[in-house]
Amino acid sequence: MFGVVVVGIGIAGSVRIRDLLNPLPSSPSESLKLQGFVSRRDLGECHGVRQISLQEALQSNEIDAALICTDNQNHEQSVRSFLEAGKHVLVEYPMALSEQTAQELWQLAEQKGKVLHVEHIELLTEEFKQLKKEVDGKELVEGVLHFTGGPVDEQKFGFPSFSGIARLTWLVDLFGHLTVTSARKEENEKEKSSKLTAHFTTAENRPLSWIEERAPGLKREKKVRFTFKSGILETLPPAPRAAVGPFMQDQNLFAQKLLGQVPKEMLAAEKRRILHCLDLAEKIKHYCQH
Ligand SMILES: NC(=O)C1=CN([C@@H]2O[C@H](COP(=O)(O)OP(=O)(O)OC[C@H]3O[C@@H](n4cnc5c(N)ncnc54)[C@H](OP(=O)(O)O)[C@@H]3O)[C@@H](O)[C@H]2O)C=CC1
Ligand SMILES: C=CC1=C(C)/C(=C/c2[nH]c(/C=C3N=C(/C=C4\NC(=O)C(C)=C4C=C)C(C)=C\3CCC(=O)O)c(CCC(=O)O)c2C)NC1=O
Repeated sequence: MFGVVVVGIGIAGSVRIRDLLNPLPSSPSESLKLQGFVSRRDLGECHGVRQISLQEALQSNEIDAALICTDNQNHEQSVRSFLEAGKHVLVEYPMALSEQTAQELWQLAEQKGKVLHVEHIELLTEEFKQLKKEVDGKELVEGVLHFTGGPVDEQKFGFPSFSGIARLTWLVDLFGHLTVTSARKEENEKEKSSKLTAHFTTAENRPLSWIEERAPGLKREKKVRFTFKSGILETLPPAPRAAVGPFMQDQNLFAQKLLGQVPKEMLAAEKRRILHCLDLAEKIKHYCQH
């Protein structure tokens, strides 16, 4: 059994508590035992689970792992504190707001001999699994991924190439190693709207673009237009309802890592992908600022 604590009770943190209280029978998650949660606010309890102080969470012998569900700006500090205290860590994406920090955190985890797992539920949805099947084996000519959504606070969630890392991760998982060729960000502070446009080339030198557009009232949505040698894909393929939600799938994967059931090669491939995406996010930010 691994005692766990949830840190940060927003949308993600609440879902984590719900899922930890309801593990699927005979799934790896059954080896996780929720011992409490930490919040910077005074919440008392949540779903019947008690709030504990950060100090107690770091020091308790009953807590083996922390699930960091705070705003992105806070990830580095929280991940560092729990690793230093000798706890395993699950952190919601993006793991950090710079590639350098991510490297340091991984080094720390290795030094401490602890699992550092980064949630990437965007790869676990039925929507993505169908898209991946559709793209598999096709030769790309050019492509665009266009995301829209409501405004996010950049102070708390970081530059849009980091808060939108899920879109980068889609492109990298579908098309492999990318190179940023240019990027720009348009912004209207008064209207709380922003639009990031980034251009890439694939290893085969094919052009790809990513647009991350946010404004009040914009629906959370992803649109694709991928041109392949064999034809054009203009809509996301229909996806069946998932039997198990993406956060629960991710929780099972974390538990499998704690149990030592995930092959080294898979861990190394994940780490390479995560660092490559953060490196791209950093380069995009640099292009936009210079
Ligand atoms: N929502 C989702 O579907 C997904 C989220 N993520 C990631 O999870 C992390 C958290 O995102 P999400 O939960 O959506 O963000 P929220 O804005 O809902 O919560 C972020 C943090 O803000 C604090 N907070 C929450 N509600 C309030 C409030 N009413 N007043 C003041 N503070 C509040 C909480 O910290 P505290 O309890 O310490 O006050 C919470 O951890 C991010 O890294 C995000 O990228 C990743 C995949 C999916
Ligand atoms: C309803 C309001 C709603 C909010 C405020 C919301 C926030 C939200 N959803 C996210 C991703 C995500 N959110 C979900 C799924 C959900 N997340 C949920 O809160 C719910 C109810 C689902 C439904 C199953 C998924 C699968 C991702 C991964 C990225 C993606 O595929 O879009 C993220 C991480 C950053 C990002 O990738 O943009 C945030 C902050 N999602 C929402 O749906």
